[in-house]
Amino acid sequence: MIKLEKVSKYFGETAAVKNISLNVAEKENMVLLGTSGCGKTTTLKMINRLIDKYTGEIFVDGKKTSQQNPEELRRGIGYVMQSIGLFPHYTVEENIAVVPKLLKWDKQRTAERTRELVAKLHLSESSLSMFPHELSGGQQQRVGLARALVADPPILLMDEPFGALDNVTRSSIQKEFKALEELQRKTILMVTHDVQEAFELAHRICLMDKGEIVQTGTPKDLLYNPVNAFARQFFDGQRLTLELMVVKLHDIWHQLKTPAHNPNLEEIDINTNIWDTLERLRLIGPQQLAVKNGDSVKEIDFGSVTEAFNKYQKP
Ligand SMILES: Nc1ncnc2c1ncn2[C@@H]1O[C@H](COP(=O)(O)OP(=O)(O)OP(=O)(O)O)[C@@H](O)[C@H]1O
Repeated sequence: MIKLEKVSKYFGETAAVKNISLNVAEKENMVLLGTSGCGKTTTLKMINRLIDKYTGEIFVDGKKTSQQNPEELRRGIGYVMQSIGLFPHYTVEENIAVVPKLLKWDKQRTAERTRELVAKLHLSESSLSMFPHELSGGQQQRVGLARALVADPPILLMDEPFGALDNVTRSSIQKEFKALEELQRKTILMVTHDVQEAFELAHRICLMDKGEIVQTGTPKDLLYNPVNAFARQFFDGQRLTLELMVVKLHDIWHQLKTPAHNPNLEEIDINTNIWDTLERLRLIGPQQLAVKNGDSVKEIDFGSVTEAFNKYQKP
């Protein structure tokens, strides 16, 4: 869906991006991750031609972007900016309606779509007549997302979309974002420097350093099969948390004991990661949960999951 072929971008003498090649598949959520100044934003902005004059070739949906009219190209690509970028003198409703206006939608169509998005993104209808400065950071972020989604573009580019938020708001918006059906059918390329956010949201991560791609792979690939010392050290500070996020119950199935089955237990999906499993077990107190693998059922509690995870890590 998005393809970069040997793309480089120089600002004067500074090489912002050096010879990168990348493929983002349809409906994939790829995260560009890396240290500050490694070229993530430049990469994103070259795709919708907010940055031009690079070498190499970029394709969107099989077509060279360099041969397309930038305005037309951007109609198919929603863009959520790093600093939210709402127009301060426009109301929320007017901010969301910017693209529909360009597309010459009639008032009713714009109003219906705006109301649909406001409901999906948990904004109140009363916020539509407010100005951005009257909203909290989290609400502004939702408006930014509504504005990018309004014309239902198949591609979404997001630059640090949750960057301005405190940890609690950030984590709840990330969860909502992941669950939003409308986003699951989009191809998303997202920039972040937050490792946990990347692991929470990405199908694949593209790790960058000094304008170059170091490694592209699933979160699990990057954690367990780093290609070099940079890739390994990048995750060192948060390794345990990240391992709890990428290892799932089905990975530790063989390490779990098999006690007798209690038919009244609540069930947990075998594809749940260890982090979420422990969180759920913590919330339900001393009770157990049932996990099914085909016809087999095992009962798990906090202790047995921790023990099985440790055995999986150090067989
Ligand atoms: N318009 C510009 N003019 C000159 N240099 C630029 C310009 N935009 C970016 N750069 C330089 O290109 C390099 C890559 O910048 P870029 O913003 O892409 O990095 P980034 O990984 O997104 O960083 P951050 O995480 O801090 O936002 C940096 O050295 C930056 O200083």
